[in-house]
Amino acid sequence: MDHLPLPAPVLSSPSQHGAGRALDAYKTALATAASAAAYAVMARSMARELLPEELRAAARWLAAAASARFGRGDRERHTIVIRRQYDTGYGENHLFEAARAYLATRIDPRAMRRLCLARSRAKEPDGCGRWSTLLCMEPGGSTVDVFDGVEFTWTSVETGGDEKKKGKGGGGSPRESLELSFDAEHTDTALERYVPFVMSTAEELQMRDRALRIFMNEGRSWHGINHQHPATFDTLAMDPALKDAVIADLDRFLKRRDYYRRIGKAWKRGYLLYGPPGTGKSSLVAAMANYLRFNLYDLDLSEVRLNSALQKLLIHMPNKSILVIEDIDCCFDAAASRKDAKAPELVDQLDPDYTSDSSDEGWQVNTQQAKGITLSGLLNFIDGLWSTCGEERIIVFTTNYKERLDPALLRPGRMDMHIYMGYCGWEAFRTLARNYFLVDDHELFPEIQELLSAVDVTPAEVSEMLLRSEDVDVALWGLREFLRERIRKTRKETEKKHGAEAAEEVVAQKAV
Ligand SMILES: Nc1ncnc2c1ncn2[C@@H]1O[C@H](COP(=O)(O)OP(=O)(O)OP(=O)(O)O)[C@@H](O)[C@H]1O
Repeated sequence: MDHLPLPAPVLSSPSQHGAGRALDAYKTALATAASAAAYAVMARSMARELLPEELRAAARWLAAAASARFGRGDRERHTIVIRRQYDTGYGENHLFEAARAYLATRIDPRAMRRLCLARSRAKEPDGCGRWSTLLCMEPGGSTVDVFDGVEFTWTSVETGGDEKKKGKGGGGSPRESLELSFDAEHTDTALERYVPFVMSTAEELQMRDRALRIFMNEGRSWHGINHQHPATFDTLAMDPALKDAVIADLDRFLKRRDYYRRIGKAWKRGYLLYGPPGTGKSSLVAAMANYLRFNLYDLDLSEVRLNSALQKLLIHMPNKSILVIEDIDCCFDAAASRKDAKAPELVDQLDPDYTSDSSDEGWQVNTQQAKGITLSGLLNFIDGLWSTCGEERIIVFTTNYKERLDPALLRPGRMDMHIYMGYCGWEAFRTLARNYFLVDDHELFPEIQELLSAVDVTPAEVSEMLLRSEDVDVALWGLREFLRERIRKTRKETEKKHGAEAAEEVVAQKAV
């Protein structure tokens, strides 16, 4: 250990004596301070080697707590403790998991020398489990989060724990908790705004990370499988303005919980997607599910025999989900013909409480006769009963023939947004070219743009042509030939049709 050299004794006058004494005292103090610093360095390195990490963590936590308590002058501090397990020791406290998930987004790994990586299994609303990895604070670690200008200090704490009792049912494991402390004057902000904010952020994170599932109806229950449809709004080829409008509509819907409550309407939104086959209606539904992180419930009405079964299926759909009924124009024709055949058996299984809505009489099939599934029954559930037992749900109907739909479905207020998925235009083609070849320009683009404006081809057809080769030149050349051929064919058919009409006209005139 180095010491400062001690001053050599000197002879001096009385006045010099005073100044000399002061100088001596200064040098002694300097030497003492230097020794103390050196001892501290030595003590720290000895502690690092001799003390177990747990003790050092506890010391760090005490230091953090002391600085939080005393470093703020006289301001009173309040603390909320969120234990990992309830006092009974049974069952996890979900608040702890939520707070930990939230803090994982707030921790700055560069600012913390020790962090721990935890793997947790979260149970999803549909009962499935999912593993996820989280960055967490070590016991003793602490971080500050600022919300609306107020500082909230989170500290990770571990107490108790007895090695001897571990694994013997004696509660030998240490107890983990998170402590949230703040100035007493901000207690209302903490309880009424900050804690709910933490919880809703954690819920959003869980929604974002969860594996999506698609459920199909079998009898009166839903059966789900993982939904890994790659369609997103980025990959979807459609008119850019319409795409932006759909995204904006979904965003607005998500933010409007309070608004829906205030106006007394159920928090749900209906979309009717219509257009020729292969224009991306199913892809849009998948993109919506991926965007919202909502599970899909694909309802096959031909599998549902009674309104009571439909009711049960709809009631068992959780919040934050999308109900899809494809080809809605065909559903009720099929149901009607099936009901006609099955009417005698069905009468015995009727739901005595169900009464159908007579307002949609013109279109609905004869429910008194068969009492199977009806459009009005479906709309009744969706608008009435279903709305009251859940929220934040999306309903999507798709059809290739909007003109065949019952007016009850098209009535204002029923489906909030009607979205036309049309033939492949220039902007939609550019999206596909970007998806498939990562190109924004090509020498064939001007010609393809011209050809696309002269013919109706679906995005599915264009996708199919682009998939044929991994070489962009070959694929675009093939698409150009395909479009030219389609134009030739269309012209021929038109000429043939005009020729036939002209011939009919000549025959008609002759007859006159
Ligand atoms: N607008 C689009 N954007 C991107 N890909 C599309 C689009 N439309 C169709 N496709 C491609 O064509 C395939 C079939 O499209 P999709 O099933 O979404 O069409 P659809 O309109 O739902 O057809 P249908 O009415 O027959 O159910 C998709 O898997 C996708 O590869």
